[in-house]
Amino acid sequence: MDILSIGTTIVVPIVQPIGTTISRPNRSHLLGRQYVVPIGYDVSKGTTVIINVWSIGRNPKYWDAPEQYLPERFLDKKIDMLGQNFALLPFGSGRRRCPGYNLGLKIVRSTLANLLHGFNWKLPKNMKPEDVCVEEHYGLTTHPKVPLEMIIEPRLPLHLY
Ligand code: HEM
Repeated sequence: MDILSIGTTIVVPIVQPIGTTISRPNRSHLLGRQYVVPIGYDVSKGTTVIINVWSIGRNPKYWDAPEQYLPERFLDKKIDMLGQNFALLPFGSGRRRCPGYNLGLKIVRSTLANLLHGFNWKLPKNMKPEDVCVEEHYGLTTHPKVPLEMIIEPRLPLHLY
């Protein structure tokens, strides 16, 4: 069974459709209560199940060298990011999937393109890319443990900014 349980939060790396309510006559402590069963795990009806997308993204079962920052891994990969491939769920899946995904993708792409087009980017103090700390601060959303410092220089004629 491909399921982790952390404290009282049920974390399901890959989930199948939830909805089957079953009775479990062989388990007396469950009698009289209703349970739904994602991949065989008993969950009391009404419980909020949090899908641990962070853990899915770092699972070597689904990703080669998951701890490495390799954006080029997506170049030859036919993977849907809108909820059909559960290994990659940046916008969630199903009826409550992010309705702003199209705008989100456009904002991220145009912001990144403008920053790269408009500026030269350097690391300070002869730092090398491998010296950059990529540790994370755990939370509801993930932040870098150490702020990234960069030296940026305009690379376009000033009237274009
Ligand atoms: C790259 C940018 C974005 C990312 C990564 C993102 C990601 C997400 C995720 C993971 C969810 C939860 C989906 C689920 O529960 O299955 C969500 C929900 C939502 N997002 Fe986004 N989002 C982005 C941009 C936006 C934008 C630009 C808007 C609006 C203009 C937006 C509006 C919403 C709303 C309203 C929900 C709640 C949907 C619901 O609960 O029915 N998002 N988003």
